Amino acid sequence: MSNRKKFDISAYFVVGPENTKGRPVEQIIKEAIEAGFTCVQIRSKIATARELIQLTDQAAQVIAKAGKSQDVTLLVNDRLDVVLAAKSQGIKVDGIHVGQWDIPVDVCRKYLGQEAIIGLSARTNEIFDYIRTEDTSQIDYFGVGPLHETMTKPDCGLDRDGKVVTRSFEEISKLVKLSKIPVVVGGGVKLTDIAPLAQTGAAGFFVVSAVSEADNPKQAAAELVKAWRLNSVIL
Ligand SMILES: Cc1ncc(COP(=O)(O)OP(=O)(O)O)c(N)n1
Ligand SMILES: Cc1ncsc1CCOP(=O)(O)O
Ligand SMILES: [Mg+2]
Repeated sequence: MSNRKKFDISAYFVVGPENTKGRPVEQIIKEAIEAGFTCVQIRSKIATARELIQLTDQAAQVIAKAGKSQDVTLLVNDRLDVVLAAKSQGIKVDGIHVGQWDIPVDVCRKYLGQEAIIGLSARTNEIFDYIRTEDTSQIDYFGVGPLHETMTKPDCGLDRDGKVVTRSFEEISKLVKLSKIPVVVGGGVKLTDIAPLAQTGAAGFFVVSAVSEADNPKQAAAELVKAWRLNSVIL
């Protein structure tokens, strides 16, 4: 969904070729969206620009074939160049997810336009200051974590001493209350985390390995979606 006022990050799948145990990325994306995932982010630290464009194209086609182009948001991690190239090829990609050390949000907004969805990740402790001091009007959601240490992104939550700082459900609840924009939470999220996470009022959860490394990705995805729907609170 490319409408900034109406997009769904409740069940958010982040994936690249390094996460799928050798299985085709598009197949796993297909299974995740068939199971009810509402947002897909193409994220790879090893793929070339051409490979990322191709993966984005495959994801857009899988979403279209499932009849979900208006319901499932497709984003690319980090790479504004890839999003622009994909769009110039007519691929339906809805926006980008960036971290605070990546291409600045205002530059993404300038090149992608007012309709694009732009997510920003930040460390939870810094985000409290960020919310108080910065203009968040150009950002569509915050990506926050990790909930647990994760092999998928070992640098996630690293503090100055090299220790991984994880986030509590209490901190997330506080952040959700203070934030003017939706908050999606990831990093080590597993099925047992979904109920307490949903109770924080977060807009959604994001996962890589809980789906991409599962023996049965579709079943794992369906269980996560079901748990979220059962437990999420409408604020
Ligand atoms: C939804 C979501 N939240 C956070 C991140 C992490 O982004 P970043 O800190 O830029 O790290 P990399 O993913 O680029 O390694 C994310 N990708 N998605
Ligand atoms: C925290 C984080 N940010 C982007 S990817 C990622 C790791 C999530 O991976 P997993 O769901 O496999 O723990
Ligand atoms: Mg990044």
